Amino acid sequence: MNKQSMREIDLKGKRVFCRVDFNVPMKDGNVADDTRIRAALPTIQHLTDAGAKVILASHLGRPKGEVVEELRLTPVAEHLGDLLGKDVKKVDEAYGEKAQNAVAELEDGDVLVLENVRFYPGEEKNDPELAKEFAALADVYVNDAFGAAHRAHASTAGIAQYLPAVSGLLMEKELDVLGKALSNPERPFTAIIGGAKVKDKIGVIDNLLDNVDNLIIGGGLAYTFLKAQGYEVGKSLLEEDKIDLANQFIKKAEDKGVKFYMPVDVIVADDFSDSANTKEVGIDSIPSDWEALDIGPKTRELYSDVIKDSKLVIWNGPMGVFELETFANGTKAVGQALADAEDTYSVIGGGDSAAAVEKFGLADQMSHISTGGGASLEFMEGKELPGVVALNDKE
Ligand SMILES: Nc1ncnc2c1ncn2[C@@H]1O[C@H](COP(=O)(O)OP(=O)(O)OP(=O)(O)O)[C@@H](O)[C@H]1O
Ligand SMILES: O=C(O)[C@H](O)COP(=O)(O)O
Repeated sequence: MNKQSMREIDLKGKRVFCRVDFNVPMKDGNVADDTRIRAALPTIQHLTDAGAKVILASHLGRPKGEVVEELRLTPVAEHLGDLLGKDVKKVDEAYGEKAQNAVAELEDGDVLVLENVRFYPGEEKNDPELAKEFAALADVYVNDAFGAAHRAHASTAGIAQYLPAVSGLLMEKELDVLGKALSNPERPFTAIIGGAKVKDKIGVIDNLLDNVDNLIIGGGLAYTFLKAQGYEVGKSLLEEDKIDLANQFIKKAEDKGVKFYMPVDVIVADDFSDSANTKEVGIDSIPSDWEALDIGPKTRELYSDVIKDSKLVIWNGPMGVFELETFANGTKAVGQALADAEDTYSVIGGGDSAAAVEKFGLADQMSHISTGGGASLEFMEGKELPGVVALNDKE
């Protein structure tokens, strides 16, 4: 990476404003999934070991510039304290006098969590005044919030103008893994794209077709591709206005010599529910009043074989409606194939696919699970991430 890392600078006694992505699922006022918090621990530990005064900033949810009591970072700070095994301080502001005082009380190696930065309207507007206020708390800016790096906000980008700005360890690792995958992939390189909508994945599919050897399509978006190939898809998810585009992608794959895999059989249901009547059918036999909610057994086998023979696999988006047990088998099979493939480096592109491997107990067996949903998608689309662009270049 051509950006300066926090490993390259002296941190002893420095006040470090470290942007993390602690936007974690909450339930009944507690942290429901702490994956993102645990992913930031190496950075926090490195900072405390180096004798920095650690000031952590994050957003939680989308409070839209207002204080929302349920979105305070207090429970997150408590949870972090448990994980670190040390006292973590929390202040109910993210800048101004209260925050200044809390920072002034920090000893070297102490950790302070600021309030949710999205309680302030200036955050999402990338207001320079707010960015200056954040910067006034610290000597150094570390961005470790890969998950929010696609946002040009005051705490992810603006602040970098006013302080020496370097990347955190998680940010570095994410960029390194995803960057290597896209620029210098081990081959055969396979991308698996699923999820609900073609429109959300256009940029990713387009960019990946320039790089991969195999492209596997699953999930709700598969039916627009199948329709483009002349199949009737019944009541399955279909984006009529993307049928031409789907055909263009299939053509691009042909031109580039990329093997393009679509489902050969599917699980259809007469209702979008776990108790629906279901059938396994070939893709030429989808009944007109049923919808396909998962890939079928032959497709599971086909996709698993492609995975087994790949050296690198990037996976974004589930193969079916994995939240419902009845339609989880396709997603489970892909996860299991990745877990079983010993010589395959598996990169899970955040969001729902990360939630799925976690749910199926396969997370430990993946090579890298990105903490970024939207951020990893934008990265895979080949877009520049504002939170990365803002950091100081390597000298
Ligand atoms: N055949 C299908 N019909 C309808 N919905 C589907 C189908 N297959 C998958 N889905 C749904 O797609 C949703 C996930 O797709 P979405 O595009 O929102 O996110 P994603 O692809 O996981 O992206 P990210 O990983 O970046 O969050 C899941 O909720 C899943 O139930
Ligand atoms: O959960 C995420 O993808 C990041 O934390 C960014 O959150 P946002 O989509 O609300 O900006």
